[in-house]
Amino acid sequence: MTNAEMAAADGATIKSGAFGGIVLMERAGGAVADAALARFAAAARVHVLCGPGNNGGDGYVAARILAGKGLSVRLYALAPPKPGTDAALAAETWAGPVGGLDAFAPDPADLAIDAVFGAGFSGALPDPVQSALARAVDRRCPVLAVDLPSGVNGDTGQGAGAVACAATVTFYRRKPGHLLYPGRALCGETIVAEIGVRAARPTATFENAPDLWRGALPRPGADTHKYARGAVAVFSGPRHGTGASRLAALAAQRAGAGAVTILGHPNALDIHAAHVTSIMLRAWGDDPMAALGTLKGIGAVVLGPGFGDLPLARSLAAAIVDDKGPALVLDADGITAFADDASGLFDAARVRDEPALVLTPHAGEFARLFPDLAADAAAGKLAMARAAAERAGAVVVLKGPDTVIAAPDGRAAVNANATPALATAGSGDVLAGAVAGLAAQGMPAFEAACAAVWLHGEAGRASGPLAIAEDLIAALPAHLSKLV
Ligand SMILES: NC(=O)C1=CN([C@@H]2O[C@H](COP(=O)(O)OP(=O)(O)OC[C@H]3O[C@@H](n4cnc5c(N)ncnc54)[C@H](OP(=O)(O)O)[C@@H]3O)[C@@H](O)[C@H]2O)[C@@H](O)CC1
Ligand SMILES: Nc1ncnc2c1ncn2[C@@H]1O[C@H](COP(=O)(O)OP(=O)(O)O)[C@@H](O)[C@H]1O
Ligand SMILES: [K+]
Repeated sequence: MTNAEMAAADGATIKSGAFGGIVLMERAGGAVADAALARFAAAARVHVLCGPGNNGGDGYVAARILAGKGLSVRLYALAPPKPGTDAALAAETWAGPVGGLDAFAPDPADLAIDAVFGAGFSGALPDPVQSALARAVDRRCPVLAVDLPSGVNGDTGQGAGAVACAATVTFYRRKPGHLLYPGRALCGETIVAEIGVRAARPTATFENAPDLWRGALPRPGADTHKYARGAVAVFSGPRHGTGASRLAALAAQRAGAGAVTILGHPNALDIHAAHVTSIMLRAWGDDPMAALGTLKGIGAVVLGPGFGDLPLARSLAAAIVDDKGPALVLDADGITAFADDASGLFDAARVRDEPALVLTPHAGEFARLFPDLAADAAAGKLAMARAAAERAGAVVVLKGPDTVIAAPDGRAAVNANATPALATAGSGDVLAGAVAGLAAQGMPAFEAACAAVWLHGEAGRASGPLAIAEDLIAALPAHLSKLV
């Protein structure tokens, strides 16, 4: 849930009359105390750092509970809570002394509970907070964060001055900032505490996991045939640039597509012919688009991996994207081809009710296609991908260690299972092929993209830290077949 979605859920829960905000705060502080006792019961002292808002309120509650359990608790406040707030009520229940943050002097055997800022924080961490957190790091004192490490923005994961915590206790649902970097790396172990919040309405933000798309996975009927199981066309690069398209074609097959064809110049097909067996090859002469037209029942096309010829990529993509044609996965050179002007492509893509264009940029390609969105880095990766998807009428897969998949209707998922093993040449080509393989089998573009990104991540994990792109392809089916 984004901060706004969480605030709405919080407000709806309180408005429903089941219990007031102070009850939620008691439960939240209780969950923090539980986490501290479960993981740091042997701490010599517990230092609780409290901010002026509700995050601080949770800190006062946790401090009171931990002191009641016999721990040695000290509490420091950046500023007192505003009168009349739940946090002020919580602070009244803390009977011990309240020091300033400058009095915080941790030891390695202690625990620090960071309840300075949570969901309500924006901007730059005030100096006294930065220096207190830095002291915890310098003195090797583990930090348990309440909701978020202070300074991390819950919507973007950005957080200048925030420090790495041993663990973070958040409430009801994880926020994008727990999954997007650098926030993800700063949270440590993330514990989600159910505190009785009930969402009023469905939300549009997800962690990418099978629950989100499992129901849309292709399950071929007994009467299927190879074309009904999904036909994919992949445009090849030139003679000395065929590998990327071959990786995409193989990945499309391993994602279950029944018939995969590589389209290319005859020179390039000679090279492919020496490598592939069950993949079909179709030569283009002067007119690659006409060659595509001769293929039967194509459900998805991959254009861009290793393609090389930017003007040709541009004209092919423009010809493929229309009101009824196959899905198009546009990657690599296919994206770069539209760096100067993508408005015509986007206008054509937006005609479809269900998106049929999937863009799979890494950060550099994204900046070429959406320079204005990329320039506003403070908006964060989630907002950037959402805005791009809406503008393009396309599913946007903004790749990286925390890949975001966004649909034009506002849905967006943050992926969390990727490992650095995926940072290997050709890995993106495999992903593009897997998206096309699933889309050709009739999976809607957003679900197909989410599923492919997740399967790609699992394939990376299963293939170990030294995986190469070929290994990822081989590892795809095991994870897919477990889900269907
Ligand atoms: N949602 C839930 O279900 C539940 C939520 N709960 C808890 O509530 C937390 C959210 O509380 P919150 O909204 O009061 O925000 P919080 O993070 O305490 O910060 C706000 C304070 O910080 C200040 N401030 C902000 N930026 C600043 C800056 N740059 N520099 C300096 N000051 C700055 C800001 O000042 P202001 O902007 O108002 O002047 C205000 O005083 C959430 O993380 C969770 O822990 C649980 O109790 C129960 C269930
Ligand atoms: N550090 C990382 N951790 C996890 N996944 C990564 C990391 N770096 C890259 N990836 C993933 O690896 C793939 C690389 O794609 P791309 O940059 O297009 O590479 P290529 O063009 O060589 O195929 C993407 O799916 C991306 O999300
Ligand atoms: K915090």
